[in-house]
Order: sequence, then structure tokens, then C-alpha cells
Amino acid sequence: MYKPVNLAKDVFYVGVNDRRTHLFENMWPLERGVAYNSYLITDEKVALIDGVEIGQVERFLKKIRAVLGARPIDYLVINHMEPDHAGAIQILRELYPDMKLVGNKKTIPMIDGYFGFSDNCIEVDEGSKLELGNHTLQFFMIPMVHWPETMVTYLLEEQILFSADAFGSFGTLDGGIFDDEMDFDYFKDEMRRYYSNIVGKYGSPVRKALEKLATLDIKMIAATHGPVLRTHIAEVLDMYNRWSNYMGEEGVVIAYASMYGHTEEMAEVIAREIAEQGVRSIRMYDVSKTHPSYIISDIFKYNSLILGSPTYSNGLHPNLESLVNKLETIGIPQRNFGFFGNFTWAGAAVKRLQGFAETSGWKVVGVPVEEKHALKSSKYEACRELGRAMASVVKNGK
Ligand SMILES: Cc1cc2nc3c(=O)[nH]c(=O)nc-3n(C[C@H](O)[C@H](O)[C@H](O)COP(=O)(O)O)c2cc1C
Repeated sequence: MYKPVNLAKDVFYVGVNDRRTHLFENMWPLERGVAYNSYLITDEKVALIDGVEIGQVERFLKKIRAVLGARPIDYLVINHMEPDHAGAIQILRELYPDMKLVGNKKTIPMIDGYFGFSDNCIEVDEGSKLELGNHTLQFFMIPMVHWPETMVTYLLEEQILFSADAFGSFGTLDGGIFDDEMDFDYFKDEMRRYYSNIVGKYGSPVRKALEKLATLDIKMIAATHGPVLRTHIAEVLDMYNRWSNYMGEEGVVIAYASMYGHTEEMAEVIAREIAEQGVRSIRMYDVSKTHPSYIISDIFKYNSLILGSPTYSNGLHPNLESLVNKLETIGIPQRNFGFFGNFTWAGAAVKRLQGFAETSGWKVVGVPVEEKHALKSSKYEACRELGRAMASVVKNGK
């Protein structure tokens, strides 16, 4: 019934869209859903590359059968064992009992651990090849992008890279499957939100993977989420190069918490001064309103960050603390950093942010401002001074 979508002759897209799940990994908002991409190659042997999340298996199987009819699958290539791709393994194995699972030495113990079997598995290694007939698959390991077993599969004859979660994105494929069939700008933002929050900690493994992939001629990148890339490959590789090197463009993210508006007022003063100094890219977020994944995405985009918080139970406001914890986990090596806070009887927020600044190794810009009660003229001027200092560093590097 389904009209097959070809990436090349005998290479098919059989992925599915999920618009029902609200939170990816039960954490990251999916405003426009997510796609679980899977690919089928038909030759003397049939290979399926990655699967889908278990809840989406029905439509997935329909798409497979639309291509294969009653023909069995010979190989299931498992580039990545995360359950949003590997969840359908059990069902696929029951439907196709002779199907061999193709993974590396780290994949197979995970198959055993999750599903309780390790028979019918083929272990591949760096550079191993699997012949399907007229098509040859070659495997390259990209450990910790973003799980240890992750590998990519390269289809030599068509120069298609099946890249697992690398180059993936949130967002369903609303009709368009390929990057030139859609408004790709939306996906660039969602690709950064996906990368920064899910893969962002692993800059060094990503850089190693990019070096390895640079030796391949790539006509198409087929990731497990988001559009199939055939037009924007160079641009996306460049984006990955910048993100994995934690290079931020000129701009300031200001993220604050505020219960009664005093900390917010300080943030407004700082932002206005930065703008008056000529910085055009300023993104201001109330951490109680905006999910941290969007804020972290912008912290990856821009080279400077200012955090502000009221003191709350002798610490940071819990939502700001949560953002700081996430930043500590990711460990971005360098940003220009300013901070400020507000309190009523004994300030602790600025002290906590000072501690974060020291452990992060970031360049502290300006003098931190801490106001007691309402904003008064001396701290108003101190906020402006912090804004001026930040604008100078953003624009002039000092
Ligand atoms: C639940 C709660 C806990 C607080 N804990 C502290 C505290 O430990 N030390 C302090 O000096 N002020 C504390 N405050 C007072 C706030 O820091 C103060 O009201 C501040 O001005 C709030 O800033 P905002 O207007 O930006 O929300 C607390 C306030 C609330 C509501």
C-alpha cells in the first residue's frame, strides 16, 4: 500500500513519525514530535538498518512489507542500541527468525542484556564489510556519539552514510523526508537542541568521529532522527565541527530565575546596556518558563552567558540550580560568564554562581552584582557596568 520512498535504487526509507510522545527520553519537549528513521536495502540479501521505538512498530512493519512483501529480512544492522531504535528487535526476530543481527563487540552483550539472546548475531569491527550482492556495507565505530557501542554504516556503492544518532534532530518528517523537501532552517535549530542536550557532553568523541568520516565520500547522510541530508551536508558537518569544539558565535544568553521580579529587573538593566553597546544577539530566558533544553541549545550557539538568581533556602532558585547542574554535567570548556542575584536576609545565590564559575573554568566578566531587596541606584549602575563589561568582551574580546 505504501509508495516506497527511495534514497537510491533498492534503498528505502521505512521510518515513522511520532507526534504523540510529549517528552523525548521522558525529558526533552517534542513540540513538533520526532521521527524514528529506519532504512531497508534490497539485494540478494535484504538488510534493515536500525529499527524504531516499540510503540511505532505497526506502521513500521507495514512500510517494510510494502517493500518486501513476504520476503524475509536477512540482516538487521544495529548502529545504536538505544531503545528508540532497538525497541523493535524482539518483534522483528519473532517475525523473521532467520534474521541475523549485525553489531560490534559492545553491541552484542547489550542485545543479550536487553533481550536475553546472543545467537544469530554477527560481530563486525572497524572497517568490516558485509556483502549484500550488488551492495556493500562497511562499518565504522564512533564510540560515545553518544553511547559506547555506536557505529555508522556506509553503503559504498551509493555513498550513503547511515549515521545513527549523529546528525539527528527532533521534529517529525511532515511529508518531506529529504532536507531539500522542507523548511530546513527549523531543523537546524532542532538539530542543535538535540545535539547540545543529548550529545553535547561528548565533544571529543564527536571530533574523532568527524575526522574518521572526513575520509569517506558522502553523498547522503541518513540519521536515525530528522531529515535525510543530501543538500546541506557540508553545512551540517560545519555545524557539528563548531558545536563539538564548543565554538560560540557572538552573542549573549541571559538566563534568570525570579519569583517576585527583582532579579528579573536586574536582568533587564543588564540586557539593555549590552544592547546599547551594540551587541545584537541577546537571548533572555526566565528559567521557570522555558525548558532548559532550549536555553542550553542557545548556550551552545553563543559565546557568552549571564546567569541570575534570587537566594532561595540558602541556595539558588531550584530551576536555576537545575540549569547549572545540567551545565556542570555537559562541561562546556569555555564561555564568557557573568552573574548576579538578589536576596532578602542572607545572600547565597551569587556565592553559588561564583563556585560554578571557578569549577567551570569560564572567563568571569565584570563584577558580579548582588542586591538586597529592591534594586537601588548603586546596584542599578553596577548592573549597567556588568552589561558594559560583557558587551566589550563579546565585541572586542576584552
Ligand atoms: C521560599 C523562599 C525562600 C527564600 N530563601 C531566602 C534565603 O535563604 N535567603 C535570603 O536572603 N532570601 C531568601 N528569600 C527571599 C528572596 O531571595 C527575595 O525575596 C528576593 O528578593 C526574591 O527575588 P525575586 O523578586 O527575583 O524573586 C526566599 C524567598 C522565598 C520565597
